[in-house]
Amino acid sequence: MMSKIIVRGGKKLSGRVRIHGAKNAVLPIIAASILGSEGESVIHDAPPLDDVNVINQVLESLGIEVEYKDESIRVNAKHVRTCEASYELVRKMRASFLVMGPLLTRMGHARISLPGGCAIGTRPIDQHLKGFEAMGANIELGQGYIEARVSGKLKGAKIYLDVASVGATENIMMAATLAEGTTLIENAAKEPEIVDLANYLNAMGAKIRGAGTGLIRIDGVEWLTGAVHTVIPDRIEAGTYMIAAAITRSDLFIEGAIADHLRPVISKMQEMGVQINEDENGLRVYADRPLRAVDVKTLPYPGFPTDMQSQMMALLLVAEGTGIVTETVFENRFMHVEQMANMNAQIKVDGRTAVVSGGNRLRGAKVCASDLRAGAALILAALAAEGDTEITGLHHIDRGYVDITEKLAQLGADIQRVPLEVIELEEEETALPLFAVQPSLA
Ligand SMILES: CC(=O)N[C@H]1[C@@H](OP(=O)(O)OP(=O)(O)OC[C@H]2O[C@@H](n3ccc(=O)[nH]c3=O)[C@H](O)[C@@H]2O)O[C@H](CO)[C@@H](O)[C@@H]1O
Ligand SMILES: C=C(OP(=O)(O)O)C(=O)O
Repeated sequence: MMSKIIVRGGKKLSGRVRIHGAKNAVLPIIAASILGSEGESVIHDAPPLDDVNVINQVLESLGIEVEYKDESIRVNAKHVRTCEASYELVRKMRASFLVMGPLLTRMGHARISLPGGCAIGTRPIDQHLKGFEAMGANIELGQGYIEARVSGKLKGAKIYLDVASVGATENIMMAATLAEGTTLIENAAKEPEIVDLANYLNAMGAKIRGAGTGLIRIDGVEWLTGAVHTVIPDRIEAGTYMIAAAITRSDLFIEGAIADHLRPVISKMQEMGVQINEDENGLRVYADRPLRAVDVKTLPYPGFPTDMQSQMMALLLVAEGTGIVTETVFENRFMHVEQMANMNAQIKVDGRTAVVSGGNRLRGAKVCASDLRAGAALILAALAAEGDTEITGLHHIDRGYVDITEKLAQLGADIQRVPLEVIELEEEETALPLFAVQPSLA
């Protein structure tokens, strides 16, 4: 049912919040489970999110058995019935494209709907395709689908990525596991989710070294089997709750957060005056003094994550002074700015840079989430605002946050989720762009 979140700002939070498994790790891991032609995979700590349901449906549409219960997914990929992922499913989530590498290398063929761009940018897939081609695949484009074929096996190759793309690194790494010979990925992305995927693939029998560095080496093997794996905690969910603590001047324990995955977020928040204690079970985050503005530039890992940019901007709104936020990863990831302005925020955007003036009293307003992290940032701003904020566009937030309303309410926030009224339903339908605007290759 379509609904909205209502937040009455100004409440202090306290207590512990449990961080779920990482969305951006579990999605490629589920795609990789296609590679297990013998035995079953069991993937633990799979967060109950809309995106996880979508990728599970993609696997089921390929004829693979998937059972999802109590945050564990059991996959039996012995039989693959078809190598085609439909527009209906890929349209719902770009990450569905990650099934291309596994299908191509195991079955020699994959036909996947072109993933569109989305609100945050055009998001081409040229680097994925460049990798498959270098391994000997023939790629054809037609009727909104990308079809890749190889006669015999893929061949190991040296692939230099023009941009350190997370998705391209994952897709190529998966394809290379069953290729003949050795693949080297140069300028590979180094995100923790890539290391998690490599650990799972190695547990399946793959031979991958160097994941987490800019040079990944994959020695192809004959076949892979299912494996048991536990997904890493979600560093972006953790970072979002860290900001919830700071923005409300509260004291929270973020259970399960891995400090090493959050270095840039921890450093920037400390620079602002937020206190952070590292513990082996998580992070204690508290803010007991005025916060200072800082400048933030998003970069591939280990730089500051683009997926935390909008939440950090929310925090800058309550700091003293002016902070400059530069978004270098996606070309259009400032959609939250206009919505924040409705809440009395002062932000000026010029291209990839936003100048954020802190110290203005935030006021509750009706706002709409344009994408996942924009939605999270609006909830955070609402926690610190005077009066009521109503947030719509919740399907974006549901892609990536498990029970965010319940978790925040349990920490003491005045927040609830209620059904949309008829008139609001009509407004929501004509509001902001949803997804899959323009398919693009380059
Ligand atoms: C499911 C998942 O894990 N999503 C994450 C993943 O997305 P995703 O894997 O899509 O992001 P990429 O790292 O591929 O994209 C980074 C940049 O590279 C560009 N690019 C990418 C591929 C390509 O073939 N050509 C190209 O030019 C993109 O347009 C973008 O500007 O990493 C992003 C960057 O950390 C995160 O924001 C997303 O949350
Ligand atoms: C942009 C994100 O996800 P996706 O790549 O799935 O759109 C995100 O997790 O913030």
